[in-house]
Amino acid sequence: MSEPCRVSFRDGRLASRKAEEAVFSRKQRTLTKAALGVVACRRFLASRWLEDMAGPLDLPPDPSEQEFVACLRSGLVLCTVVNKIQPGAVPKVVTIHSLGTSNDIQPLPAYQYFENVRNFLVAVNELKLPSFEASDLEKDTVEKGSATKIVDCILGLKSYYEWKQCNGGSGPWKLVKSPLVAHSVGRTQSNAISPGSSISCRKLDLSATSDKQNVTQNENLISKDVGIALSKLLSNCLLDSKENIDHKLLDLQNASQELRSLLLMTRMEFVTLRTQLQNDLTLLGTYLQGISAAAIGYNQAVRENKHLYNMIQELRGNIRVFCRIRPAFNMEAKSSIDYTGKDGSLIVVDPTNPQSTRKSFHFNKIFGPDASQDEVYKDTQPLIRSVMDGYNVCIFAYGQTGSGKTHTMCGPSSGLSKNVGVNYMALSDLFQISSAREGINTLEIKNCSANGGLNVPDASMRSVQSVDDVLTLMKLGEKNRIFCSTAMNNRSSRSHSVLTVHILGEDMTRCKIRSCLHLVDLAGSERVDKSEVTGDRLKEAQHINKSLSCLGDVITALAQKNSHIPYRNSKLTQLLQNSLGGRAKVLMFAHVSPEADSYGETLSTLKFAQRVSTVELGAAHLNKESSEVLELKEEIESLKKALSRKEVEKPVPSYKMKENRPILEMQNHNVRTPPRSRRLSIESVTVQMVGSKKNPTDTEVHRSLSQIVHTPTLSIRSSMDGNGVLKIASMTKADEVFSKSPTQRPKIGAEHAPVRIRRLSIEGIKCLKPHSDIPKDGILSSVVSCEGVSVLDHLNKETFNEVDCGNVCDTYPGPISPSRSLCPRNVNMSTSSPLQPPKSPLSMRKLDEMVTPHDGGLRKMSQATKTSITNPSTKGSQIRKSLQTIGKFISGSEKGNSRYPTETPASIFGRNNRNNRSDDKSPMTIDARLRRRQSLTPVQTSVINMSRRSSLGGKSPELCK
Ligand SMILES: Nc1ncnc2c1ncn2[C@@H]1O[C@H](COP(=O)(O)OP(=O)(O)OP(=O)(O)O)[C@@H](O)[C@H]1O
Repeated sequence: MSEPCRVSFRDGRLASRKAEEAVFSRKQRTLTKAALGVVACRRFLASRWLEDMAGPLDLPPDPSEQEFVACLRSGLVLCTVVNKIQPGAVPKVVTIHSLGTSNDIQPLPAYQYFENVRNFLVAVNELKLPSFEASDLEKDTVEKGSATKIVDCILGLKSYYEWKQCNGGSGPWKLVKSPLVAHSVGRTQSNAISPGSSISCRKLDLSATSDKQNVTQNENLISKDVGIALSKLLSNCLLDSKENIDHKLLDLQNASQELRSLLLMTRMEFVTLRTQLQNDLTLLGTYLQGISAAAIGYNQAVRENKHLYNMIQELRGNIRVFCRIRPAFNMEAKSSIDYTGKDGSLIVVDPTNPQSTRKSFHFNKIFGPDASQDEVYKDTQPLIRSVMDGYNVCIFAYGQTGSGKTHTMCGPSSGLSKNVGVNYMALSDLFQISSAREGINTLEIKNCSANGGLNVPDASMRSVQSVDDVLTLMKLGEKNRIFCSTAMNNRSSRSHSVLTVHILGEDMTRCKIRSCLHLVDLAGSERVDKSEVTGDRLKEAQHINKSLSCLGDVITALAQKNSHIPYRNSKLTQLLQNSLGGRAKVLMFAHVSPEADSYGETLSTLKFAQRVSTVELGAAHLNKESSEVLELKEEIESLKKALSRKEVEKPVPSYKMKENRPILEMQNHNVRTPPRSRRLSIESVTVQMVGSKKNPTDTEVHRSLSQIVHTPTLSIRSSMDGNGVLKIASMTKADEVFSKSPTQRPKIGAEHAPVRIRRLSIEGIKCLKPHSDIPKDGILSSVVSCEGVSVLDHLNKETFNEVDCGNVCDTYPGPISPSRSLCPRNVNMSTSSPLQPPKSPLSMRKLDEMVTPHDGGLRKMSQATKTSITNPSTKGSQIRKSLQTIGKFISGSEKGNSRYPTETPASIFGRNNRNNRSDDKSPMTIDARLRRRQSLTPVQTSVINMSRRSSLGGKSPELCK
């Protein structure tokens, strides 16, 4: 049992011994590290001091032991230093120069060093300084710590030197060994001692005796010295680093300060910029709002402007003038076109005369020489489209010969291949629209040359289904057109070409659309001296120029708003009458040649075009009517013709021959002038009564009316304003009549009633019933129109409701009373008041008679339609009834004829008014009766005498008064 105890004790001792040894070795390692650090430090001190004493040694700042030893191997440095401290200590120092020639400097052999080193060691020993072995310097491979003795020796020498410096060499000197030396020594010794003897070594150290106190003192001094040096070094290093750090800190601080101030500035700038930006944004927002408001306003203004412009255009009559300049034949020749603006302005100058002034013109559009056919058509297209909406449109090309009219209208040399003209494009457009819109019937086309009368007898109407059909017809038309070569144009058209397209259609509301498009390529005006034509061509040129000159006259008359427009002076103007004088949309292409020698013609073309652009045609008329009205109108037309035939066939009693002379004259004239296909009638009637009497008597009214009703009429418009002015007028030009100022109005009294006749016609019956309220302007109107359509256009339009009524008497409203309705049934016809209007039955009868030509046929008609009809749906039936009456009248005219001589309107008039004394002075004369009869016939001649202005613009000076 004791054996295991013994083993464990032994093991414990072994373990503790191992632990001790581990601690020792650890300490030893620590010490070694520290000692090595101290040795390196001492070497550094030694080398620095040697350099101070002997000059530069070419040693690195932290020399290794080998470098240090190698530097001292020759003993020269050591001898030099010792001689400096103790002059003459080494009397003879072996140098390189002392051993060889200057030219043969070789490194010293090793034995030569020995003498220097030995002499140094002798000197050191004499000074009792720590020494070393000479062999320590000879070893090539220096072990770690082997240079320690050398370092100790040098530091001892340094200490001696410093002592000598301080004390001047007096007093005892004792070497103070640095503890680092002891450590290094101890370590050197300990290397020889085995690890197992460490405890004994420590015991030896600890058992150091007092006899070594002096040595300890010296060591303390050295260590103190080293400490001081080290601390100095460290403090220097620290100071340097501190300074560096301070500098850097300062720099950093400065930089950071700068950065901070920069940041501050940047921030401030940023804040300022942000504020500025916000302000700018707000301002911008305000500006934008302003701009958008302005833009909206501008757009609105532009829209309004456009609308107003269009309105003005519409009111002015939709006449537009485009000017097209042909490309010059000779591009290098001087052009008379100085400037063309996109706004339609054009400046021309005579290139042959530099002194001449520039002439400026303005049109709706200018097409320069480079303008393509498509561009030209693009601006024409809206007009073409409006044909499909029911407007009549006339497009005509005007200009000097060779200026490009045919090119614009038909295309180059009439070929319809590439640069097709307006005609082709317009027709293909019409067909396109036609196929896009359902319900539009086929187009009817008429291509004619203007060698016939107004109706162009040689022209034929053909129905076409496609553009190809049209092309075929156009080619046919072209065949009939004469072209020839003149000095001005190789292919000069010798006649006007008129291509008329009639469009019949029906819209969604089943209203009929009936419009036509005239595409006119006029023959060019030419100066025969220039065109050098002779014979037939000369005659053609004269005819062309004459008809163009007539066109100019018409345009001038229209521009000056003359009452007489000379349409009849040429066939061309007759042909264009409906377009120029009617309510069509008209476009004129004024063509000019840019050549200098055409300047005169260019100028006259432009002047003519300028004049055309000033023409006011009146608003374009939409040719849209309900199918019923159209049918009825056609029926009326045929009845009118039948009636006219009857009238013409009527035998005239011999005793009336003298009285009826004007009829004969008319008939004679009829032989010369064929009856016009248009309706014939007195154009309008206006009776105005002005005076103190606000309520005219029956007689006065009848007398006035009797003057105007010398022709059967169903178109009367009457009104009475607050001044007691009674106005009766047809709808045509009624606005003109009403717009005349009171001073301009012809005044009539009881005896004398001036009459203005404008236009009345028998085409249908329509009556507009006024509102029961009296309009604010005090003018009350009621209307009976014969046009078969609502003709109450803009005058007092809002004051009327549409009702059917064929009773003209209803048109007279009676005295003005705010509470009184103008409805005919309410008219008080009492004759008690001297100026009171006639009672309705009497007045109606009288008027029936007045409008009845001979036998009261129309009276019957009037009676048939007299029944008050307030339901608009019965309008058609009323018109039908009227027509039946007319029919009866026609069929019974023979009977009426027999009564004619005895029952003249005058007698009827007189009979109807025989209770009134003033009736004796009835102005209805035979002449008036004749005139009335004549007006029922389609013959125009005699009407000229009594109509102030024919429907074609004729004016009778007699009736103008
Ligand atoms: N815009 C144009 N571009 C190219 N060539 C053109 C243009 N206008 C006219 N021309 C050419 O000028 C010549 C004369 O043109 P066009 O026959 O159309 O004149 P016109 O006015 O109809 O003459 P006329 O009155 O004698 O018939 C033709 O050769 C035609 O091709």
